[in-house]
This record gives sequence, C-alpha cells and structure tokens, in this order.
Amino acid sequence: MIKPHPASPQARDELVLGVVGGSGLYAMDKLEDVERVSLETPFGEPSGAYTVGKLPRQSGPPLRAVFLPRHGVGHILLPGEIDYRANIHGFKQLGVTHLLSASAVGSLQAEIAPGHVVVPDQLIDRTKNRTSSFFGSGCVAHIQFGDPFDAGFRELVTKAAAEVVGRGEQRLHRKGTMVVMEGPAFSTRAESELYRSWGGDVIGMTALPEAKLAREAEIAYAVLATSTDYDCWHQSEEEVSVDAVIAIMQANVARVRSIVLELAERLPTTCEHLPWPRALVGALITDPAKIPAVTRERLDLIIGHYLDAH
Ligand SMILES: CSC[C@H]1O[C@H](OP(=O)(O)O)[C@H](O)[C@@H]1O
Ligand SMILES: Nc1ncnc2[nH]cnc12
Repeated sequence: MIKPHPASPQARDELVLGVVGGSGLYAMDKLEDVERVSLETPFGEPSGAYTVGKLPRQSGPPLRAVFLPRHGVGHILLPGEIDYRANIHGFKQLGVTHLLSASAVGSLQAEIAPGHVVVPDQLIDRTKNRTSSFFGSGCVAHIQFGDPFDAGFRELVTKAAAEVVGRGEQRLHRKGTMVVMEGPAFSTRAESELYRSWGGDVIGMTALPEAKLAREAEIAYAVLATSTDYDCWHQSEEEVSVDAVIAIMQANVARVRSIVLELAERLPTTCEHLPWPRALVGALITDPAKIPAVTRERLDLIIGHYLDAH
C-alpha cells in the first residue's frame, strides 16, 4: 500500500477531532488552550475562523479538537452558499482526522419524533449544482462511497450518543437514510412523500457534499443528527418552520455538546486503533505525469502524499 508522506499531518498518527456545527450549534464549550485560526485555502474561504483547542478528558490525556460553525457566526450562509471544499480543506490543514457533523434534520418517519437523535448510515443526494469534488482540472479520481460514513467512527458516535440519550427521555436511532436536499425552501408535500417512499428516514441540507469531500480528503466522517420536525408530510403535526427547528435545537444543544464530550472520552489519541479512511488508494485514474503543475499544487494536501513518488 502507498504510505502517506511523512510530512502529512496524518502521518503523525495523532487523532484530531473536528466538529462542524450546524443550525443551533455555533460554538463548542469545554475547549481549553483555545486559539482562533483564520485560514486560506486553494478552494476558497471557509465559513469563518476555526476554533482550535484541547478537550480535557477523564479517560486520559486531552484530545486535540477543532470547531467550525458551517453556516458562519450569526448563521449567514445558505446551505448552498457554504464553501464545503474550503471548510474541509481547512479541517485537513489543521490535522483533523475524524470529523463529526452536528445537523438539524426533519423526520420522515413517525417513530423519529422531534428531539430524537439519529446517526445515519446512508445518504440520498438531492442537492443541485454544488461542487462535490476536490478533483478536476486535469486530475481525475473516483472514491468509493457505497457506505458514505466511516464505520468505526460511526460506531463510537453511536455509543457516545447511547450513553447520553440513555440518561434522558429521548430516543436514539442507530441508523437511518438521510435525504440531503438543496433548499433553502423546505420540501413540498409531494417531495416529502416521495422521499418517504424511497425509504428516507430524515432530511437535511448539508451532509452533501460534506461527506464526499471528507472522504476525498481521507477524513473519517459521521453525522449526529437531531430531529427537529416532521417536515410537512405528517397530518397531525405543524409544518416545519425555522422557529420550530431553532426551538428544538436550543433545547437539545446541551445534549449534542454532551455527546461530543462523551465521544471525546471514547476516542483514542492516535489513529492506530481508529484509522482514517485510505480512500484515495486505488481511486486516482489520471497518469500522474499528466497532472498539470497548478492542479498538482492545488491538490497537494489532498493527494500529494500519494504522488510524491512519481
Ligand atoms: C434552520 S432549518 C434548515 C437548516 O438546518 C439544517 O442545518 P444544519 O444541517 O447545518 O444543522 C438543514 O440542513 C438546513 O441547513
Ligand atoms: N424538514 C427539514 N427539511 C430539510 N432540512 C431540515 N432541517 C431541519 N428540518 C428540516
């Protein structure tokens, strides 16, 4: 197998937890030695400055962690305006190996009530016109995406969520299919029923292309979804509104934060036992000699460690 370049942050093998906050989660508490880091990327501007720090842990030494609110401070970016490539590139620059997305979702199934937590295991892409790859401009790669979330990381997220949710009255759903729509308008009733007929369990607007880009960047990725509403299909419930979503998220944000802390307790400090995905092994099809120098430079952090031998 091709080994990562020794200069790559991943080659150090330190596990670094990233958290990308969604609606209602705009800051991370309990971080120590905090630094605010503004980054430039070859793909554009991240949603804002990253908060970098250490999470103290009862189970062992502190864990390095990095936080970014994906909609920006003050929630100023539409789901379709977020520069997902820049955000993921920034996490990669900061050495993040495992990225947890906190996301507010609508429920497409009666048993997933508002306030329930879901750790999805599948995705259906209904986004439009979002740039969903770092590749192109003379460098072609096709990652596998049959299981869009990292299995080992998902398992730990689920265990952490079970520990926290088990203490309260709400329920945890250990898997589920998440539909990701373009927005910003919510779905029509016909669309909502269509997604239900496809086997969709929850619906959001941000897990794609985030999950694809994280995979291309060889960052393990999982979603911690909080159901905030029954979208518009449910006969006896009120149709989704921003006010309803925010009310539920405000009530649940403490729980999401507790799950992140519980997850941090369970994560190893090195990637030896929880490896990041080697998604680019066998994914590149372009002859490395044919990759234009400017593209090679732009992609250095993403694929440079696999190309240096050429
Ligand atoms: C405020 S309701 C719709 C909005 O909430 C979700 O955001 P996120 O995934 O960042 O928590 C959903 O995806 C939409 O962007
Ligand atoms: N009903 C819904 N549709 C899409 N994204 C959402 N986020 C929260 N609720 C949602």
